[in-house]
Amino acid sequence: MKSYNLDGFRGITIAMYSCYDASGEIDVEAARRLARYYAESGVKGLYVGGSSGEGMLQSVTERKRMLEAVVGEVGDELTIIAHVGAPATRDSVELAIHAEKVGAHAVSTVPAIYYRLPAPSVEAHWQAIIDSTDLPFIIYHIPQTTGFQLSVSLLSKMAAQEKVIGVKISAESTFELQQFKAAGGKDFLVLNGPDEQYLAGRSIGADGGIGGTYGVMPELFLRIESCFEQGLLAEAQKWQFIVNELIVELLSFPSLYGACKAILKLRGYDTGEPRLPLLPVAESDLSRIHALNERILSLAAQAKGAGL
Ligand SMILES: CC(=O)N[C@H](C=O)[C@@H](O)[C@H](O)[C@H](O)CO
Ligand SMILES: CC(=O)C(=O)O
Repeated sequence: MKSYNLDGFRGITIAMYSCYDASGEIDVEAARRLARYYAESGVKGLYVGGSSGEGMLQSVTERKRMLEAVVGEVGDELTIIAHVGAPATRDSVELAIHAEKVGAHAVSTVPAIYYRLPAPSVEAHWQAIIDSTDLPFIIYHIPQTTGFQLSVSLLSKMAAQEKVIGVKISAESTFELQQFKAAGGKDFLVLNGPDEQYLAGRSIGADGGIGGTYGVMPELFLRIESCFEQGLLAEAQKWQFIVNELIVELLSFPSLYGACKAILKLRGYDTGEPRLPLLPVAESDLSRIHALNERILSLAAQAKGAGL
């Protein structure tokens, strides 16, 4: 039984994008404005510095600045999860200690990356981070980018610790998600990664999700979640299918985050371009972004009208 209150981690958590100014530096004001926009959308929380947040492309100092901006703006209203994953355990520990100091509600991390590491290395990496703070810890399982296959036995070992409250699963197997839930037990959170499968994940045991496309269409994911909660499965499926058409379109641009950032810019939230090697939207694609944004806005109004 975990002693932490887990309610703030259930439901919809946006994997937040990073905010840069015109010269590519962290833009604190833009980060605050974006966090405020999300707080007003009705979601539960923000995941800062993860894949969508480009944490891996930033220095430790920049990551701290981004987190401070978000916690400073909405830390009293939303659950803030700081992603502290880095190739070097030392950097992750430094980021975790900082996250606790500034008031984040949890830390989360991928396995150590770059080297192909055996499970004992990953375990030692995670343990050092867990031991460095009193914050709850959420494992980030994303084997398609890290190359690390988290076994049920390591997951069970980690989940037995009081501070390890959950796992975010970006692997596409919903069977694996169910197995992790079974291994972690009732009080262990399993958070859906693939946005295209939010409803499938929830149906097979996920407690909520953290997603990289929620940030351009939180209303649509809130609608799926609320239909699911009410047992309106056909309606939930209808919205998941709508969302999936939008995701296919978002993924047709040179980078997902470039497309999301271009959409937010049209809404008055200029978060700059993604950092290289992530590509921005090309000038010639801007009309397609414009049309996609209009489509999302009209669906979001519909979803809201139907009651989030
Ligand atoms: C592989 C990856 O980055 N997955 C993200 C997080 O789990 C998702 O949120 C995707 O960005 C999203 O499902 C679009 O494919
Ligand atoms: C999707 C997610 O959790 C991330 O972008 O880190």
